[in-house]
This record gives sequence, C-alpha cells and structure tokens, in this order.
Amino acid sequence: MNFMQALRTRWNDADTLVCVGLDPDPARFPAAMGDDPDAVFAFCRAIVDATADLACAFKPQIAHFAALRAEDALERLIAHIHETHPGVPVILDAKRGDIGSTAQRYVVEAFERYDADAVTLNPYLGRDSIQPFLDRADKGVILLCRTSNPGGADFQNLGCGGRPLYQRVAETIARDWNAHGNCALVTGATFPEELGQVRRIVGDLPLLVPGIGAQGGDVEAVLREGADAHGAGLMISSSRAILYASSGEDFAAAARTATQALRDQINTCRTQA
Ligand SMILES: O=c1ccn([C@@H]2O[C@H](COP(=O)(O)O)[C@@H](O)[C@H]2O)c(=O)[nH]1
Repeated sequence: MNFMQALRTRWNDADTLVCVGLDPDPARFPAAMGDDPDAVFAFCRAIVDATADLACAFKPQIAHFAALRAEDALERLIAHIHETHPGVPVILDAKRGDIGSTAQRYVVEAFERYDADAVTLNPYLGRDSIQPFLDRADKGVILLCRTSNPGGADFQNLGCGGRPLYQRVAETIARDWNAHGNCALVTGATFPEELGQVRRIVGDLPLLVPGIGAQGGDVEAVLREGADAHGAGLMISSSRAILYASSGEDFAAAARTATQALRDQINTCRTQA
C-alpha cells in the first residue's frame, strides 16, 4: 500500500485525522527516565504504543533526534512503528530541499535509511529539487505552503503575479507536480483563512496541518476551512500538547487521553460541518 492509500485507510477505518508529532525533548521527560541511556527511544516508543490506534500518521521531526545524536533511535523507532503498528504511515518531518544531486541523497535518507512513508520538503528551490521525490509514486511528498509560524507571512504572503506566493505554490503543486497523486501541502492551523484559500485552490489534495495545541490553533476553524469535500483531507498534527500532557510516570496514558480528546473534538466538528 502506498502512502496515500495508507493515509486514506486510516482516515476511513480508524476514523481519525490526528497526526501524532514526535519531538522528543529529554528536559521534559519524566524524572524516572533520567537514568535510561536509551531514553529518547523508550519515551517515543511508549507514546507510539499508547496512541497508534488513534493516529492517522506519526510525524517524527528529524532535528529533535539529530540534535541529540539520536538518529539511531529514530531509525529504530520507525522500524518499531512499521513492525508493531503496520498501516499507520510515518511522515519524516525534515523540510529538505536542495539541488538535484543532493536531493537524490535526501531521497535515500528519507526512504532507505529511515524507511519513512512520506517526507516534508521545502519547494523554494523549484521543481528539479523535488523531482527525485515526486518520482517515488509510492511515497508521500509533503510541501511547505503556508507555515504555522508568525514569520511565515514574511515571504509566503508576498504578492506574486497578483496573488500571494503561498497560493501560487499551492496552485503549481496541485496542477503540475502531482502527476503521481503523491503530493500534499503543509498549511498551518494558526492561519485558518489562508488554510481555506489553499483548500479552495487544491480541491481534495491532503493537507498536513501543524499548529494545534501548543501553538494555539483553533480546531473548529481548521475543520471549517480545511476539510475536503468528504469531511476529511487533513492530517492535523500535534506534538508537545500530546507528548508532554503529563511530566509524571503516567505520561503515556496522559498522551493517549490528549490524543483521544483531540480526535473526538475533530470528529465532533466534522459531524457539525
Ligand atoms: O509550518 C509548520 C511546519 C512544521 N511544523 C512542525 O510541526 C510540529 C509542531 O509542534 P507542536 O508542538 O504541535 O507545536 C513541530 O515539529 C514543527 O517543526 C510546524 O510547527 N509548523
């Protein structure tokens, strides 16, 4: 099953649009894990095992592992997800983008080294920087469009041929880059009006939506503006609000409760839409 098929299966069969973000920060781990030399893996595995049935995808952020010299933990974590929770796709949040020869190596990094099902990419270097990823019809190619951070508007909202640049990005990717049907876009929950603009441009293209939880995005506005014609089409991502729902030894149970609450809130909004 390719990434898009796996994602749609999770949306339909597990009835969830929640993407669980994996951004390990040892300073926020429970004190009891302090002595564990493999704490990054142990913490993330516990979160994964507690939330897998509630997730449409997992999204490990590569910098949170690399900064800790924990790339090996990330490899083992993704292998654990595939083995223990088959069918839940893994999005490697790496935001890569470079000239073609280097892009080829990033393809190997994402899909061979880490065995991810999809990867986030920065489209700013243009089509040739993304082509090696687009050629992998089995994998998801998730491109930054309108990011969730306050400074996202600095360039993304600049006028470009009479429209904001992020709308040009959405239009070009949906129209010209998606020949294999493997593209999706990153559009932040913190700017719901722009999210709605993107949805109107791209039809049913899937959207990865960070910014719920710690960044304060509004779930109801995300569903109103971002849902596709089938009331789905979204990977609504939350990391810190799930991972650090408790700083105690009950962290995994608390993460499950937070994920379930988010899924239920989303599904309530879907039925009201
Ligand atoms: O526009 C973007 C693109 C990516 N992210 C990433 O998502 C998570 C958000 O974490 P929270 O704790 O849920 O705020 C993080 O890994 C970012 O690198 C984003 O926030 N915005």
